Amino acid sequence: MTKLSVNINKIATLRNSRGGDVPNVVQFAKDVQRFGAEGVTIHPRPDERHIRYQDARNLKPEVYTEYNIEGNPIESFINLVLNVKPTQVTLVPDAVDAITSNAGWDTIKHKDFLVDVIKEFQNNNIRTSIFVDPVLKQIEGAKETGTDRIELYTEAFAHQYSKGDFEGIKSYVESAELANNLGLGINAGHDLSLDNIEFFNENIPNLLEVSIGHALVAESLYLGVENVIQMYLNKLK
Ligand SMILES: CC(=O)[C@@H](O)[C@H](O)COP(=O)(O)O
Ligand SMILES: NCC(=O)COP(=O)(O)O
Repeated sequence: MTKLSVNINKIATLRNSRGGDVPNVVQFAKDVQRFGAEGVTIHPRPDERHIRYQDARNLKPEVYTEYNIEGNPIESFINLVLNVKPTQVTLVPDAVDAITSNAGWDTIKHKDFLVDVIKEFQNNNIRTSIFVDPVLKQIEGAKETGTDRIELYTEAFAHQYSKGDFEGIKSYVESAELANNLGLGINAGHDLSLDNIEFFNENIPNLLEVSIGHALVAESLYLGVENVIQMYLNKLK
């Protein structure tokens, strides 16, 4: 079964819109785990516009499932992750001014940098994953970095699927098959939703984990958080 990690960035966005502490992100993380989520994901950005570095520290004692911290490995992020020691760090090459993540790593161009930073996390017993587009040479490059896993960047799939084009899955299937052959674990995320998750999960061999935030929170407005988490878990069986 593929694990569901709930990305709680959007809860912090809502909190920050008013200042104060409503909704409380730690309480939300506790609740999603109680409702069945198998992991909690956060993606602190350098401007701390949603999840703050202090949230990452506050969450540590309360996340008893998989704790996944995503972000661009700038110095402050590396120090934060080494200090918090989550289960997994997912490295994402996002620009400071990007509204959201919008590209995977060029694993060939940034190989030396990735090798060094991945080694440092692994030496501290933190599993590593790197965000990649479904491009075979980037998957081969990912293997060369020494990472434990890749996270397939699923925006393109989700966009095509929403238009009724199911062919968009092809590059993901080929990338997953290659990753499996190379011994890389496979995660996936970005714009996954109740609409597309079952199709994606059924088609990707050995999909270990998905991290979902934006759609899950939006769906929860209508259907309720506990119900939505159960609906995802059913589709990920
Ligand atoms: C890495 C990734 O796929 C992103 O979806 C990210 O984790 C979400 O970040 P934002 O909440 O800032 O859009
Ligand atoms: N790694 C992807 C993630 O954590 C959530 O992405 P999204 O569901 O908010 O698009």
